[in-house]
Amino acid sequence: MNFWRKYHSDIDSNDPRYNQLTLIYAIALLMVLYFGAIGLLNITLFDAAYIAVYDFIGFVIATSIFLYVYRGGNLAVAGWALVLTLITILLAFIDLSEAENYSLVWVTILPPISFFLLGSRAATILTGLVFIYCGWYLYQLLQIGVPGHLGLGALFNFAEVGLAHILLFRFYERSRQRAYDKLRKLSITDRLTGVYNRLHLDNNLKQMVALAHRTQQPVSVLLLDVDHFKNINDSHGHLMGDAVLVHLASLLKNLSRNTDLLGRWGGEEFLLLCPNTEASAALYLAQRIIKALQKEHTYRGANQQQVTVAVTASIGVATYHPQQPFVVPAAISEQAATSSIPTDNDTVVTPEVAVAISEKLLYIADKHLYQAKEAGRNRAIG
Ligand SMILES: Nc1nc2c(ncn2[C@@H]2O[C@H](COP(=O)(O)OP(=O)(O)OP(=O)(O)O)[C@@H](O)[C@H]2O)c(=O)[nH]1
Repeated sequence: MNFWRKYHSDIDSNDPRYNQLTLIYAIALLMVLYFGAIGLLNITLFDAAYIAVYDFIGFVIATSIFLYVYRGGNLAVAGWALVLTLITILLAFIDLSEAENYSLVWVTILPPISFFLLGSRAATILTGLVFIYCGWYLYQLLQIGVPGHLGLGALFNFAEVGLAHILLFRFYERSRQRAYDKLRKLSITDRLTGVYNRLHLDNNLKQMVALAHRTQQPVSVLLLDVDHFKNINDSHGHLMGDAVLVHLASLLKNLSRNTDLLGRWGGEEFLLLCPNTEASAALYLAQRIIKALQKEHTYRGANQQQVTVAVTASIGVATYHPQQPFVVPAAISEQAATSSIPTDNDTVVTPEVAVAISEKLLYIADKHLYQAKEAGRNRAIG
């Protein structure tokens, strides 16, 4: 594992926060080195201890931000701390130099950093305020006679460059965010039914298990498989089969809670993840689904023909309760004696244990589903 992300193992390179994390580290590290070096020079070579005090403050703040992020701190908090520190330093620098040598141009580095770390809205407001302040500052200098050959034209140029920067970076950030949202939605959605896909369910089940462990609440999974789906396809065509799956997805969505996570697990299989749900409640939900499905429904197949079909399904249910030892029942596992998951009373569950518990939950649900099929289908077993 990359040492930068030791305490941020949930952020992989596909996550937009990955680049934010890298930028925070880079800027904080640059600031640490810059203030450290300049501070030392100010004390030793330039005999300017009073300026070194500012360097020391900058050094301490940058080091704190660096360590805060390194120890797994909240990225949004670190981003704000970094941008506000930068603004303070830039304004102090401009003020100390009285905008000589075009030091004002340094504020143009703010938009790219702010938009990237704080998002479009906050960055627009914050950088807008800074640019307005700098414009006003420049105007004040013009009133008293400006050093460094700045004229009224410079004020206009500065205002225009500032506005262009804000608008361009806002446009860039918003289109980047929209493209990311669209791609992410596509990558976690099942195209036919519009519910989540297997990848998303897989990732979320692990997180749900870890959360269940922390909050000491049970988590249940329902694995549903349409009965004799092949017959529906064969008798009424593939399009009708698709329509059945779409209807089933919306029925499951309506019957489940907002906090449950529904997805398509495979061809005619759906998985429902139910946090904070006891085994008895999960089985009750499964039975409600079976009952709701038994009602006949009219589907539209090839050539727009309408056919009324009664679809049934079988459901396997499994529950993980953090306060109880998690053992696969002997009836469904030949390795039952070795399949107890070592979870102690600690409220933190390691990623490896979360994966093991998730796999075992799915294994049990799958076995229960198999038993429901064997017992004649159209039923739930938990
Ligand atoms: N229409 C349609 N059919 C699909 C889709 N994905 C998988 N299938 C079909 O689902 C059928 C699954 O058949 P089986 O695995 O034999 O299961 P079954 O007929 O439901 O029988 P049991 O599960 O034992 O009750 C296959 O015919 C697949 O072609 C899909 O997206 N759309």
